[in-house]
Amino acid sequence: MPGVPGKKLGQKVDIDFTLRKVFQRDSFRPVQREVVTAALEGHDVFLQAATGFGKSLCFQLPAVVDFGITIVISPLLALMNNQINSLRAANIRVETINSTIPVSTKTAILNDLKSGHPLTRLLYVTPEYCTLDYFRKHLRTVYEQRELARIAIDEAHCISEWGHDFRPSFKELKLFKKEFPDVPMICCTATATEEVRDDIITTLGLDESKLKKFTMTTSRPNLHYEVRFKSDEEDHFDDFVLWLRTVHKRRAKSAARSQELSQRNERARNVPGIIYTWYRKDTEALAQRLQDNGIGAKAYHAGMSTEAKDDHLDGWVKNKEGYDVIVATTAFGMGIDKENVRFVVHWQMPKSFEGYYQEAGRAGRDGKASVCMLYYSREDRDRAHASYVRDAEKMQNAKGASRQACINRGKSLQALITYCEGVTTCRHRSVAKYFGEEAVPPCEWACDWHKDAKKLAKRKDLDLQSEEWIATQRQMGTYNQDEYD
Ligand SMILES: Nc1ncnc2c1ncn2[C@@H]1O[C@H](COP(=O)(O)OP(=O)(O)OP(=O)(O)O)[C@@H](O)[C@H]1O
Repeated sequence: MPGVPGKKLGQKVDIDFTLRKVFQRDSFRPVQREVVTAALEGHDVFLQAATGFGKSLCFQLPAVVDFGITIVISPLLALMNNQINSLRAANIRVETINSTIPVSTKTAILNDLKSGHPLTRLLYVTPEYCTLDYFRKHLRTVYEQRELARIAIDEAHCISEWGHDFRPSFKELKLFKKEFPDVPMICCTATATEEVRDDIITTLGLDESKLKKFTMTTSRPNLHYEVRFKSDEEDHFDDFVLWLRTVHKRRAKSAARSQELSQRNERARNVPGIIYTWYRKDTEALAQRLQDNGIGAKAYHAGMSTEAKDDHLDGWVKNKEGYDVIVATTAFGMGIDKENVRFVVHWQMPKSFEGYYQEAGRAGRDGKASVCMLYYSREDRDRAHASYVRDAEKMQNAKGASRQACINRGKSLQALITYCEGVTTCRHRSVAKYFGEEAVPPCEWACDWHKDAKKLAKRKDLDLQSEEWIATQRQMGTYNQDEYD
């Protein structure tokens, strides 16, 4: 009978040994062990956990200790490449087939796949590739040879039109349970509301009664959330530089701290961070302006040459002098796993609540205190809304799911506006509430509201343009409503 690799159930594998020896980690983070065990026992698994939780390990480790091959489906080459590089550094046999792979390499990988004893432990592919007839034929062969160990879906929220990053091709992944019903699946995401979770499970055809569901808090207590109010009439550059200089001084004041930083190849007077802007041109102008003010900053956007992008990314990852702050469009960050990012600043508000959570979540992956600062103005709010309306108009004739995805993006943007305008509750609580969590997450002065609620309300009154002023300017067409980059 075809099916999943024969051993597994009942066979003892030392996952702690593999964690230490292959993945070079001392211990599992809370719940990782349970997820890995459930996967190894052959269950379908749904894992929702905060950004930086370590979700990839939950399918990578089983892939290493188990027989057979794990197919990993990921939406972006950047995401795949980052995981592939770290797996290869750990001497794990991992491959990818995508548009950048030469035909000869592709053939070699496919030959290995159907060899009866594939050496490849994990194969990374896009959802689009999974739908190709010839790849499915290869998968059937692997399955019939009982070498198809499991299917892992990274960024599983892309399956749902209720999510913020819907990709129609992800819906096609329902083919796996239809064609290979006994091959276990593991789905991972950081951002799913209850609607999204249900939709993923139904679309993939997972059996709820047998599914092991791990829905962890989205809370990241080490992140300090803060909204700073601004208006078109005031340049917030000085506000940011003043903040950064204060952090530099604080770090430099303590000799012990300076020594600790230098041991980690960091410098007290520099703080690694990311600034997100809407426009490509702004990334370069802002990076230059920061440099002119003595702050090591580099731009990063999709229109730059590969050499410049590689140089800026490499310098930043290695904490090189002059490369402390990356000023980027949202294209930057997917798949980048730098542990010591001490701040993420949104120069303008992001496009969606989930986008904000994911981008802010690139800070503090080492668990240390980090700042997530969002500059919000009502003019930007109107621009973001106008951009959404333009998109919605384009989608008017689109089919069901894509249209629904667009409507949901509008809701998500509205939720983010409410978050930014909100001055009466904890930011961590607002984030948790958005993702449908009932428990109140911990926040020990890790948000602007907890730090000083009165001051926050006052800043809002002082620094935001009034709705009356905004309405008048909008009618007069005073401020432009450019598109996003
Ligand atoms: N048990 C562990 N001990 C120490 N570090 C770990 C452990 N598990 C994972 N990590 C590290 O945590 C970091 C984040 O892991 P990973 O990229 O899988 O996060 P994620 O949950 O997918 O987050 P995101 O949704 O933001 O992409 C990586 O550097 C990974 O090596």
